[in-house]
Amino acid sequence: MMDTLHRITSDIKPLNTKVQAETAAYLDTLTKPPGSLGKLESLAIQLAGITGQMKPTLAKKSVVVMAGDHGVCEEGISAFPAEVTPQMVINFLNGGAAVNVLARQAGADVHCVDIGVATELNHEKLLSRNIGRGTANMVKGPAMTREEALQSLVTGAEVAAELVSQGTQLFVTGEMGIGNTTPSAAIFSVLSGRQPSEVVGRGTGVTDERLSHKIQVVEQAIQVNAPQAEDPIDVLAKVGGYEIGGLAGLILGAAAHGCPVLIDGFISSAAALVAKSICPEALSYMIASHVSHEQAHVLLLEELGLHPMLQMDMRLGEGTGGVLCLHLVEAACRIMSEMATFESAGISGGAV
Ligand SMILES: O=C(O)c1ccc[n+]([C@@H]2O[C@H](COP(=O)([O-])O)[C@@H](O)[C@H]2O)c1
Ligand SMILES: Cc1cc2nc[nH]c2cc1C
Repeated sequence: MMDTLHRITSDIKPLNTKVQAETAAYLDTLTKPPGSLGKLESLAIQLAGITGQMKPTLAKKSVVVMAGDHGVCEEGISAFPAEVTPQMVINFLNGGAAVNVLARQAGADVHCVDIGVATELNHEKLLSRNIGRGTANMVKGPAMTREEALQSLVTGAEVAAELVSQGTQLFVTGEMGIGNTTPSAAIFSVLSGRQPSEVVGRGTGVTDERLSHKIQVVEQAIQVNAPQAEDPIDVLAKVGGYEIGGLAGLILGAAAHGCPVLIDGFISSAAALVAKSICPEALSYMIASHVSHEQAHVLLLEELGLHPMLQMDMRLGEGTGGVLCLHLVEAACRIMSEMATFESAGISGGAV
């Protein structure tokens, strides 16, 4: 399993700096003051570096919603019961969730993966890749075995490869898992050295009282398991979750295939931090979409060194913030392929 992961990460190449430089120069020939399209310009340059094309099209976009359950829900750390995870999976498959609506609007496909849901689910559209029926309660011991954590990473990368073989050119990370802001905070705490009290937030909307309890749960999980910060797979296994590993693997797999990945909210960003810790080069393929309302998401993006495009006070997950940013990715591509140059439009260039 470790060999498979090494094979995936060894396929992640640095971005094409030659095409990036050509793109930056071309952007300055377009009919606008240099740099005036701000983050759309840096996005166009990043997309060029990733795809090796100055004018990529990125027509086929896939949102991958990884679903998993969490044993730590026994501790009362969410505002919702764990049964909502499988119920929402059915909702995704029937096209009724927020991410389905936003994906239809943006022309993206939604793929839902059961990577660790506690109940057995059968649906023709479900990608059934279940590794375990929910994680173990991390305050009592490791959430997953090291083998399961590795399996979640490899499974995510395999899903990316499958979708690339079906034509996907751009990925959006999405997840569903009642309780998953707790392991996400634990991962962030261990990998950044920040205190649990700084990185735990309200998730689906816990009360003040439950928030203090949630902080204690994260402290306890870290104390009981002693995850090793320099070993991201150990951290993922001990205080993570199946869908978080699946998303980290999806990100690595996308990068290995030269595809950009839009990172959604807090949980997706915790997965991105795991991916970056396993392979720092993977970061070049990540695009931060929005900063979610989850209190510590700002800090997590800072830790990643990513700058989000939107601040919409959203805290839903599912990939919703990432999907909204597909419109901006499309905008950056169209700027490159459709704008007139100073020369073609006969406009005087250069500052006076
Ligand atoms: O994306 C985010 O930033 C985000 C912030 C808070 C909650 N969520 C979603 O809500 C669920 C986790 O919240 P909780 O309170 O059960 O840990 C999970 O299904 C996530 O998709 C997502
Ligand atoms: C209804 C509901 C939908 C969600 N989607 C992602 N997380 C969620 C949590 C809940 C509770």
